[in-house]
Amino acid sequence: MEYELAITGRNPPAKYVYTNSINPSQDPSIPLPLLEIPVIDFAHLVAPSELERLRSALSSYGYVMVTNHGVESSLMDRVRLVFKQFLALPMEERLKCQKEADGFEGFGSDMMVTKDVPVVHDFSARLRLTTWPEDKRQMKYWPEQPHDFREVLDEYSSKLLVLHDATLGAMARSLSLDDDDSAFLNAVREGGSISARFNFYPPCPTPDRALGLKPHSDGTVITYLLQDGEVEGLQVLKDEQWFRVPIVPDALVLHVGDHLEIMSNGEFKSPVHRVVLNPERQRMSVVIASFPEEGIQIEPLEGLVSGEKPRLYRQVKYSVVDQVGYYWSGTRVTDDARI
Ligand SMILES: O=C(O)CCC(=O)C(=O)O
Ligand SMILES: [Fe+2]
Repeated sequence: MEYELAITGRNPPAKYVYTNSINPSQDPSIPLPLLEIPVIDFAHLVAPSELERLRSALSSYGYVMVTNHGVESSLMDRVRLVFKQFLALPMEERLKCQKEADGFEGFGSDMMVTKDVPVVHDFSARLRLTTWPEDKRQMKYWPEQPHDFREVLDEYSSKLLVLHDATLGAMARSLSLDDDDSAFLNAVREGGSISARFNFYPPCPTPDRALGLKPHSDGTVITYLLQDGEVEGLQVLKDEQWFRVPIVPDALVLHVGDHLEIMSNGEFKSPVHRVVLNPERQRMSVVIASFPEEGIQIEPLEGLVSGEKPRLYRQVKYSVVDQVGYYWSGTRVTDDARI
């Protein structure tokens, strides 16, 4: 695969290269500021004050660091380890999980949908796997090596499923949705799915001319990010300025997805973020994200629309292919849906 060339320290091929520096207004010798990211203690989310902190963070920025989330740090380490071991396998072993050109699952670069528009590609590769519901798993893409990969992912994703449902409940409570904790859950649960994205970013000798992931918001409901324990790279846009997201090894970064922004009638914001590359070191991250059912209509929950809070978004049909299109063209479903 092409990105493997980069591991040898070569410059990325032309299709990955931005002609302008990715930070034109920024002196590259001055590092970007570190983000002060609100920390939410999940064990205390029953307390009204912690719920209010959650609501306030998601309304202003759309992301929080979650601690006490119920996933042991040893399991998080094992998730990072099995992916590192997978990446270190001989190419022919990794190719067994290779994504088909027009498919979504498996290992490789993302599917391309806007063939006519010249776009710069992301200098990264991903292993995408649907983890829930179990009958949607496509086991042929699940690595058989390392031998415990499947077991570790299964364990991690079931823990995240519990956290996901609890988070949607807490989010509904934080908006006083008529004391109905399951309002968000009911809107997406049936037919919805959860998938894992194992992201790999090679080192890049010209980090001001290539990106691991271009600026985007997530076309998800909720995204949980397990970051690399050592190498930074994630940045978020806040008040039109890029900030570095700090590494907190045992915490998970939670992002509001575009569909949750729509369902919350804009109460929660889906943040724009990107991944920059490191000149010497490779980086990885593991994302667990939830998605609505293909074809369902997403719209603001009734309980969040009122005389004082008019409806901000029209109904939009969820489609994976549309989401990929938004990503490549640098647009967002939230902009399309805005009234
Ligand atoms: O690698 C990261 O830290 C972020 C990954 C990300 O934004 C994504 O997978 O959508
Ligand atoms: Fe993302």
